[in-house]
Amino acid sequence: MPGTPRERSSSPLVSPDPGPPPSLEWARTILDSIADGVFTVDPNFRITFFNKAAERITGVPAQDALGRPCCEVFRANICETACALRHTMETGKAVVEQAVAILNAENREVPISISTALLKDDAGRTVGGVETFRDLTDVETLRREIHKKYRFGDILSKAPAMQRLFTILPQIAQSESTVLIQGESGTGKEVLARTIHSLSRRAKGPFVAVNCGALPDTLLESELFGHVAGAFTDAKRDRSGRFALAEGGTLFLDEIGDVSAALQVRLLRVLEERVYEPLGSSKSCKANVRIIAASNKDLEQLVEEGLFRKDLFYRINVVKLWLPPLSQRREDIPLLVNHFVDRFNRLQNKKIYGLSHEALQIFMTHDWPGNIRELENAVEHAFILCREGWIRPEHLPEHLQKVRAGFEPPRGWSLEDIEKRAIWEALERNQWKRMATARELGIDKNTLRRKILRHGLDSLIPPHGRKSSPTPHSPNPAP
Ligand SMILES: Nc1ncnc2c1ncn2[C@@H]1O[C@H](COP(=O)(O)OP(=O)(O)OP(=O)(O)O)[C@@H](O)[C@H]1O
Repeated sequence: MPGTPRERSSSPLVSPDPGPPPSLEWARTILDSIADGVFTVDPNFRITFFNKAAERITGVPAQDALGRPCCEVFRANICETACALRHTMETGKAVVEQAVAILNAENREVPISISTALLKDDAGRTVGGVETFRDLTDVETLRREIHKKYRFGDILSKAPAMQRLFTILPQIAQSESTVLIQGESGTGKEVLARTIHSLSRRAKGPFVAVNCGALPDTLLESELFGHVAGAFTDAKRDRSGRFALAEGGTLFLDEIGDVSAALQVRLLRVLEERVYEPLGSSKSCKANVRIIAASNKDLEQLVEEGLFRKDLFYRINVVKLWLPPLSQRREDIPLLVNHFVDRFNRLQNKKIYGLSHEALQIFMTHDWPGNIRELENAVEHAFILCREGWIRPEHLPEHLQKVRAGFEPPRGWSLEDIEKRAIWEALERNQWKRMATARELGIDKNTLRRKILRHGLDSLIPPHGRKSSPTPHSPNPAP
């Protein structure tokens, strides 16, 4: 209970003289002392107040900002199309911590997070709006630093298996050894091959890729080794093959498991003797190329089944690298999504913020049989349907929208994992209100509290409601 003025004045912490009642000047001093930018607008969006932090973040002095339309001062990516203050003034709904970018006085882009509210007079009439904004430059710089740690050339990953790969890649690249990359389709075998080439002593030479699975045998042979005029009916003139085009560089033989038995013999000879003959020619050509082969099939298995030559397998299996499927490195999903969102924003001159909470949940749940290529395509698809703001489930390809219908725990999840996931989802649905969540789950509040602690979900409680809640990609990273 607040004390009477007399009682209060006896406290050593409170001035005996409470002074004049709070005035506009007080409010101004308080607002100028905080680190977040604050400004207010009248109903015509003209700035009526601009605190010191707003001056610092925008680089615009208050005297220049006052009286001007806020869009002129901030030049944010959302000003024209999705003004948050306009949304608040029209709907009465506050916007909380929305990430946007503004241009400061030096025309440099500054990432900020904004929150808005209505301003009303004593009679309850709307007289304008207030926006607070936080400079995210340091947060962004940090985010980039972290990203750098998780990037190797064009390969992004924070998965431990990939991080280990990053540490040995420079040595592998520097050696001249033949490399075999195994991994499901779309896991990044070609990106990895390109990265090895760009780190190698052959980096200035060409990188030539051939998809051995895409061509019939005879065509592939001529594609690889070239031909001389008259070698076959359509061979009107001499034509160089990919081995010749890759001279001094790297030849990437994708889907090598699909090569016919006859061609396997020819490849073995090039690998052993470093010479080959173009089709129809008896003249040998030297092959100064480094071979990187890749396969989404298990070559060892093919050898066992007699479908792939053992001697060729040993020739190409000097250094074997394996790329795990995306379903085994789910921690990479948000990283890859951000990467592709940034890329498509740049390419298409858009300002999509990223995946909404619900869309990210779908991404974290889906099994991604097409791996990173499928994920990239899903983001590209969303860019067609999403004009601005956040990518929502309805912007995703149809097969992903169905993921929403029900959560199927990935293989290998324990009952504990599933319970953690179920509790987290219920908390999300109920905006982290424990009473409502406990009711939905049919358990009492104390049981819920204990389970939250046991599963470590307390560390995910968002500071200001559900908006900023981090999404655990799986309550327990997928085994
Ligand atoms: N770790 C990664 N970081 C960023 N982008 C990646 C990564 N891995 C793959 N990609 C992207 O995913 C797409 C597919 O990669 P890539 O073609 O290298 O896969 P692949 O395993 O060679 O596929 P396939 O077996 O079907 O030939 C490419 O656009 C590539 O840029």
